[in-house]
Amino acid sequence: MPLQRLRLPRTGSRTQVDAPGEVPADVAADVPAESTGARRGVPAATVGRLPLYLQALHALADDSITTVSSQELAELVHVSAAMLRKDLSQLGTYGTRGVGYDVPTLVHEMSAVLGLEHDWPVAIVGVGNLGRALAHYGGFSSRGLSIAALFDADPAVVGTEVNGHVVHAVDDLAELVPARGVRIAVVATPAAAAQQTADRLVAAGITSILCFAGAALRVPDGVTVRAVDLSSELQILGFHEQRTRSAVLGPLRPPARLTNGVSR
Ligand SMILES: NC(=O)c1ccc[n+]([C@@H]2O[C@H](COP(=O)([O-])OP(=O)(O)OC[C@H]3O[C@@H](n4cnc5c(N)ncnc54)[C@H](O)[C@@H]3O)[C@@H](O)[C@H]2O)c1
Repeated sequence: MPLQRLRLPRTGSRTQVDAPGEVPADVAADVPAESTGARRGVPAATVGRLPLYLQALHALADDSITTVSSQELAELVHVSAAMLRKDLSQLGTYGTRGVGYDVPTLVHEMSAVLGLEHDWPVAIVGVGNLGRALAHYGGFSSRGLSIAALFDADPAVVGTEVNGHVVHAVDDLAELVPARGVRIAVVATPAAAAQQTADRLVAAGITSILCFAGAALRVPDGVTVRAVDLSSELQILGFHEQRTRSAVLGPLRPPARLTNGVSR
């Protein structure tokens, strides 16, 4: 089967500044050794690209492809072959000249570094638009993650069921999180409630937080926070759009105004 048939999302674009999967320097510096795979000597930037490689490798395995060259895999994830080879060498994995890399071995190696050979239970706090969408996402299980508990503060939401999971009162978090062995949580509350939520999660034993609330969380040492600010990401795309248009059309000018204040 030709590799081109595989449909993977583009991870880069001509205007993208960072290498695909790059862990920003500030994040990389904050990621504790254990969660970056640094225990095995794998740099954080490499760890940041492993999920992309893994996605491509799973797609190859699904199509019964057992070997892949660095060039082919690099093209699938839109990185240079040199970067890919360097990343794979960090795992201690070297291809066979003329044959390439063994796909199942790579999947195993990368899954081990990313801790995906475990099943990580995840809690979601804030079961509104975003929390519900995440709870419905079917892709977690193939990535070693499973929804273990949902929490919300709204009595109208507590007790309802989302994708087979009962929404618990946030007051039950202190009991349910340790009881279910949860270490990873998603914060999908309004920004104003995010710090209080993080404090509750940390007190309950959570050591990794993915925050969508657009708030800068303060957490003790040993707790990893990754923030996803969707609005900022879109604003960055808007910036690139504007720059591309300016290069083609010249600088954007504000619309001319008529004397009665109506734009022409
Ligand atoms: N929905 C999106 O596409 C989107 C995009 C960008 C950013 N975000 C951010 O993600 C967060 C969630 O967005 P949303 O659209 O799902 O909001 P939402 O208002 O639909 O849901 C928020 C949920 O959090 C619950 N909540 C409030 N305070 C809480 C607390 N102290 N403890 C537990 N639960 C609490 C609310 O009851 C509600 O169910 C927001 O911070 C938002 O800015 C959302």
